[in-house]
Formats: sequence, structure tokens, C-alpha cells
Amino acid sequence: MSGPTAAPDDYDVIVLGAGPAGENAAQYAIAGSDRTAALVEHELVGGECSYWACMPSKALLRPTQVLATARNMPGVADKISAHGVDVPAVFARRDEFTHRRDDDSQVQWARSVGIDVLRGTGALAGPRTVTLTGADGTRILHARHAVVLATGTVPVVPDLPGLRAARPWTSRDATNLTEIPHRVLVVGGGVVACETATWLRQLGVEELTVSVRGDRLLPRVEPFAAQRVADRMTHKGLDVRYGTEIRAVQRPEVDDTGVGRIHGGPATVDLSDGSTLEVDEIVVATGRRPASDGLGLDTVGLPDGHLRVADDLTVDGVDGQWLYAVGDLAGRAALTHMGKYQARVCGDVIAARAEGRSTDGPRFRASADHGQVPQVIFTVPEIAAVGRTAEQARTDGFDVAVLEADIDVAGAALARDDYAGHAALVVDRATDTLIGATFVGQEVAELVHAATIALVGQVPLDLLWHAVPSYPTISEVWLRLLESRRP
Ligand SMILES: Cc1cc2nc3c(=O)[nH]c(=O)nc-3n(C[C@H](O)[C@H](O)[C@H](O)COP(=O)(O)OP(=O)(O)OC[C@H]3O[C@@H](n4cnc5c(N)ncnc54)[C@H](O)[C@@H]3O)c2cc1C
Ligand SMILES: NC(=O)c1ccc[n+]([C@@H]2O[C@H](COP(=O)([O-])OP(=O)(O)OC[C@H]3O[C@@H](n4cnc5c(N)ncnc54)[C@H](O)[C@@H]3O)[C@@H](O)[C@H]2O)c1
Repeated sequence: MSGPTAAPDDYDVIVLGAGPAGENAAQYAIAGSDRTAALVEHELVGGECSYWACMPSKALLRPTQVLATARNMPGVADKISAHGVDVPAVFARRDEFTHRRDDDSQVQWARSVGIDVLRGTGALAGPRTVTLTGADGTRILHARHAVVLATGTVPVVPDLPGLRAARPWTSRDATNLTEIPHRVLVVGGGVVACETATWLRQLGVEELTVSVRGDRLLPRVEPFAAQRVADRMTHKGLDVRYGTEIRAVQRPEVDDTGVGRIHGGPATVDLSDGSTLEVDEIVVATGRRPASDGLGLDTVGLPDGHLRVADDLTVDGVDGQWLYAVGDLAGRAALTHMGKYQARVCGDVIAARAEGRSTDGPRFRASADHGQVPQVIFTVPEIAAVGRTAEQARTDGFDVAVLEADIDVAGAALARDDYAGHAALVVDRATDTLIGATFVGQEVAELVHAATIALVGQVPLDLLWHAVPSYPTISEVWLRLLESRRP
């Protein structure tokens, strides 16, 4: 590498952060052209999702789901061992999915689509200028058309007495665990806390306490869905404590054993409900903050912390249509599929501007970020939702009708003997279209895309009546929902 005073290396597009959002932005910005793109990454190409988040967590959760289905299927149940899943085999499959944290195949893919992968830490150093600091020193890069910020988020470990010193697990340890602690405290009540508690119990944690600061789990989903997850946790022997926070932690023996291993001896935790717990590990799942430290935002006149983006993904407060942000860093829904969606829009906008084409039209606006976000939460039972909850819709000023039905159809009964689920549609009375849908039950993940299409397409409910669900499938719940408002 050359020194910082050397002439800058020119690229058409420079992307900082090679998570799912950064990779897609780079790909779309140069696809089908001779433009050049640099993708700057200081850890692993593929980002949080591939190695520490979505992939390993879902790989840990799926085997127990398959086992539960088999256990509730006469003719199969008696062929299944009384024991739980084969934990080493589950870990091995998880490690296959994360490629044992080797990003070679992702780097090969990037190169195959014409992206130059640059290892090191990137930072803005003024308009269209980036410094890349790597093992060989610092290099200056210049972007002809665009710089895209896609550095994601990092976990927040609250500064509570003794907690950071105890080296608690974050989601990186929980998803990449190689040892199973007997007694665990999970702190937080959001998606990471709930999914983590689910797989820890399934994999053999014996005493599991969940400390929730608020009065319910999963505060952003419909209450009926969150309640079913809470009921299931209690049924499985988890001790879910609402309205509690950590007061103090003491862990006399702390050991830097590495990701996914128990970080020392037992910890004693004082909770705000007056109780004291002794646990073998603490998992902190109290949210994430933007990875913007040292990103040089001040060099282009931006404050540190949360960025705001317009619907063409340009960063608010920066003139000249050259600085974009996508993915978790952009401060919209922190989900892989939404980050990749923003990246596709952003890449298309950059390509159009580079070629002097118009960016008018829906393809160049990340409109789905506004009230059309789908999400699947892989707890037991699963929650699949899109758009607004009834409460969010009313807060946003909509006059809504809520249609509800149990998922009690032939397809569900055939899926497994213990099937139980519930669904709700939030309907905007003014337009008679969906603005929200939630399904909770076993294997509801695949139901949500139909709702997403109806919602984005603004299909009137009278027209949905003609979208006939196949028999016998779980999708027949759509019929029950629509029937619930027949005159
Ligand atoms: C436990 C867990 C489970 C999850 N499960 C799901 C799920 O099932 N479905 C779902 O949709 N979402 C899930 N998420 C959320 C999902 O992981 C994120 O939304 C997604 O990873 C965001 O992608 P991104 O590209 O914006 O950022 P990231 O994936 O965080 O990637 C950012 C990249 O930028 C790099 N970087 C940061 N700073 C710099 C710098 N200065 N220079 C160079 N490189 C830098 C980082 O090393 C990283 O590789 C989960 C999250 C967690 C924590
Ligand atoms: N299946 C999925 O789609 C999936 C899975 C995991 C994560 N994610 C996404 O990743 C993002 C991060 O998830 P998350 O669960 O880490 O964050 P979150 O913000 O959703 O939840 C954090 C929770 O921690 C609580 N909390 C904060 N400080 C606390 C404290 N000091 N003590 C006790 N509780 C405290 C908050 O009240 C909140 O309920 C979210 O956007 C989530 O949707 C998605």
C-alpha cells in the first residue's frame, strides 16, 4: 500500500462495510457496466448476518422445530428417540452455514461480479474521499460517483455495576456457542433475547431466567402473538421476570476463553426485584447501536450517531447526491432483507445517476420502509408479521377494523397434531386494504409473503376474496379471516 500522501486510488463507487447491505449496494451500482467498485471490510465479507446473526441462529433453531413436528406426528413420533437433538450435529450444521467464519466464498463472489474487496477499516475524509487503514498502512480512495455507508450496528452492553467486567455473552457468543452453560440469565425482551432463550433451552440449558425491563416480551409485535411466546416460555420452565433490571454483577473469575465459550466462573447477579441469581453465563441482548465510531462523519459535516436517509438512500444533510447509507446503519428497520432491499434501490439510483438517467419512479424509492416491513421471529411459536400492528395504525391516525381467526384449518391439523395458531389482519376502513397482518403458530413464516403482496399491492379486501387458498393448506386461514367480516 502507498502512504497517505500518495495520489488517491479512484473508484466509481466505494462501499464501507461488506455485510448483506454493502455487498448488494456494490453489486447493483456497477451491474452491467464498466464502473468500478471498492468494498471495504475490516472483519468478514458477509457481515454480521452470515457469521454471527441470522444464519447461525436459524441453523440452531431449525432442528428442534423439525423434531417437535415429528414428535407430534403419529406414525413418526414412535420412531423418534426420547432424547433431544444431537447437539454436536446441530453445532456442526451451524458451522457449515457460517463456513466456520471463513469468508473466502463471499470474497470470490464479490470478485466474480467485478467488485474489488479491500481489507481494512474505512472512514470518510471529506467529500467523496475515504481513508482505508489496513495491515499495510493507510491508503486514500476517491469516489467518482458515490460513497455508500453500510457499517451496520454493534451490540450495546449497558454500563451497569460489574456487568462489562463480567464479560457477558453478546449475540455473537450465543449464536456461536460451543459450550452449554447450565444456568443462564438472558437480559432483554426483544427479538434477540427471545430467539436466544428459545435455542438455549432447546439445546439443554437447565435453568434459564429472562430479565425483561418492560411489562411484556417483543413490544413491537401484536400483544396476542407476544403473549403466546411468553406462555410457551413459562410452559417450558423459563423464569421470565418483567419490570426487572440488573443492579449489580459479581464474577470473581473472568476468563477470555473466546467466542461461544463460557467466560469464567459463576456470576452473582442482583436484580431490581430484590432477588439474587447465581448463573454460569449472562447473555446481554439489550439492543444495538450504529457502527459509526471513527467513521469520519464530522469530515462531511454530520453529527455522530444515527444517520437519516431520504427514500433514495442519500444521507440527509449532505449536498451533492454522492453520500448514501443502507442497512442497519441507515436507522430504518434493522433486518437483513430490508437492508438488502435498500441496497438494491440505492445501487439502482447510483447506476442511473452515473449514466445520466432519470431516477423518477417507484423503483428508485425505498417506499417499503414505511409501514410495509415484513419480519419473521423464529421463536416457539413463530411470529410472522408485516406492516402495522392495530395499535401502531391507530397511533398513526388510521381508522382500522381488525379481523381475527384461529389458525384452525385442515392444512394446520394435517401439519402436526398439536397445531395451534392465531392470525389478525389490520384493515384501513378508508381504502378497505390491509395495512398490517400478523400470524402466530407453528411454521407460519411462509404465510407472511402473501400478506406483504396484498399490502404493498393495496389489494382491496373484496378483491382478496378471489385469491382462493389451496386446500388443504395453512393458507386457508385467509378464508377464515375474510369470512369473519361477511355481512
Ligand atoms: C442474533 C441476531 C439474529 C438476527 N437474525 C435475523 C434474521 O433472522 N433475519 C433478519 O432479517 N435479520 C436478522 N438480524 C439482523 C441482521 O443481522 C442485520 O439486519 C443485518 O446483518 C444488517 O446488515 P448490514 O449489512 O446493514 O450490517 P452488518 O451485517 O452488521 O455488516 C456491516 C459490516 O460492516 C463492517 N464494518 C463496520 N465498520 C466498518 C468500517 N469502518 N470499515 C470497514 N468495515 C466496517 C462490519 O465488519 C460488518 O461486516 C439478526 C441480528 C442478530 C444480532
Ligand atoms: N428474526 C429476526 O428478524 C431477527 C432476529 C434477531 C434480531 N433481529 C433484529 O435485530 C435488531 C436487534 O435486536 P435486539 O433484540 O438486540 O434489539 P431490540 O432493540 O429489539 O431489543 C432490545 C431490548 O432490550 C431492552 N433493554 C435495553 N436496555 C436494557 C437494560 N439496560 N436492561 C434490560 N433490558 C434492556 C429493550 O427494552 C428492548 O426490549 C432488531 O431490529 C431485530 O428486529 C431480527
